[in-house]
Amino acid sequence: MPCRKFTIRVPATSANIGPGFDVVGLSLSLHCTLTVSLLSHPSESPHVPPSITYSGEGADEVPLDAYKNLTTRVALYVLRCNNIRSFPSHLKIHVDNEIPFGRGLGSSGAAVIAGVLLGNELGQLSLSTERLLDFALMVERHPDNVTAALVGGFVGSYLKELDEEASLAASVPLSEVLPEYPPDTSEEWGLNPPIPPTGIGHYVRFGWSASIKAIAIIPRFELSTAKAREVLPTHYSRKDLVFNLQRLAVLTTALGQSPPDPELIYEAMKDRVHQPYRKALIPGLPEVTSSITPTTHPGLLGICLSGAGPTILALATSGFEAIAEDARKIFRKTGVEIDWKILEVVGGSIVQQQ
Ligand SMILES: Nc1ncnc2c1ncn2[C@@H]1O[C@H](COP(=O)(O)OP(=O)(O)OP(=O)(O)O)[C@@H](O)[C@H]1O
Ligand SMILES: N[C@@H](CCO)C(=O)O
Repeated sequence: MPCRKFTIRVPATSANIGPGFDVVGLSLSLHCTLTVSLLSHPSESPHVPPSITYSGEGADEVPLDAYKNLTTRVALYVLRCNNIRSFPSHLKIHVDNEIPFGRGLGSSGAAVIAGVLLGNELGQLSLSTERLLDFALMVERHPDNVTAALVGGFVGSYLKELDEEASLAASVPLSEVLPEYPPDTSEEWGLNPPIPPTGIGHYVRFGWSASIKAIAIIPRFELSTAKAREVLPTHYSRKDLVFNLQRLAVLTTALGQSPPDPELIYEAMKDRVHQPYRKALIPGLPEVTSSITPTTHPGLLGICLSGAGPTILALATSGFEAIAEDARKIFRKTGVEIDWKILEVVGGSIVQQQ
């Protein structure tokens, strides 16, 4: 049977990099890869619902029902916003995922970007990068992970101030963007999904020194982003905001310089907006970030919480194993076991026809 086949490959991301809370993201060399096939079939044949298979990280917990799975729900949202009411018949998707769930490595951002790209391909919509980002931002409301996952590299982004009508459209509850669809997939659902306003997210890619690698120190427990955001205050002192702004301004250029300056970067990766509040959820966090320094560990540039945690991200040019193994010892004292990986900064998402 003739068949259209394509793959979608989306990288992991680390958000914040210390002071850039909800602002900066870095794409890393772990991927979520979708292999999609669409069998041709006679138009009069009955609708065959999508089938999903899954391997790798999260395989034992991810829903395989296309109306419950985050990636396919996002794809359906994109399709429905473009007047395509349901998945095509005879759709098969295999997901192979290297990005651990709920660890601060952007698994949900990658799943959302994969969904947006899947919807774009299935509907042959040819959406621009900016429009793809609009759809992603209707689901994941902070731009750091999704922007870096889509465009790749070390990226800074902001959400545009929208006019009143567009702000309302962009702030509809997630339950309306990704409603729980009825199990009967043949049904024509009445409600139209909220269409994203145009130009919600804007970004710029910073330089990145090729000598810098990222060590992901990954505790063996999950922490949902939602839970790690609940502990954050709604107001900050001017002192703490200025502390972060000063460091972020320096960091975005310092990580692109060759050779990178450890003294400058170590201080520039400190944060007072999210990490201090998250330490109660991540035993060992303050000890790891304060006792592993460029003086104690030559090659280290800086160390921070990756995204909402619990992963710790160390940026370094050498001495990777000593950094990771010493972090392991500190975590072990708190009863937490870790795994670690040396990751490269990679390009963004790729869709390839086969
Ligand atoms: N490949 C995937 N397919 C379907 N759902 C996924 C996939 N990856 C992640 N998810 C969903 O996203 C949840 C994790 O999202 P969460 O935002 O809590 O953490 P994270 O994205 O890994 O971390 P962070 O946002 O801090 O980088 C998972 O529990 C799962 O429900
Ligand atoms: N900026 C986000 C990243 C997690 O997705 C946070 O720290 O909550």
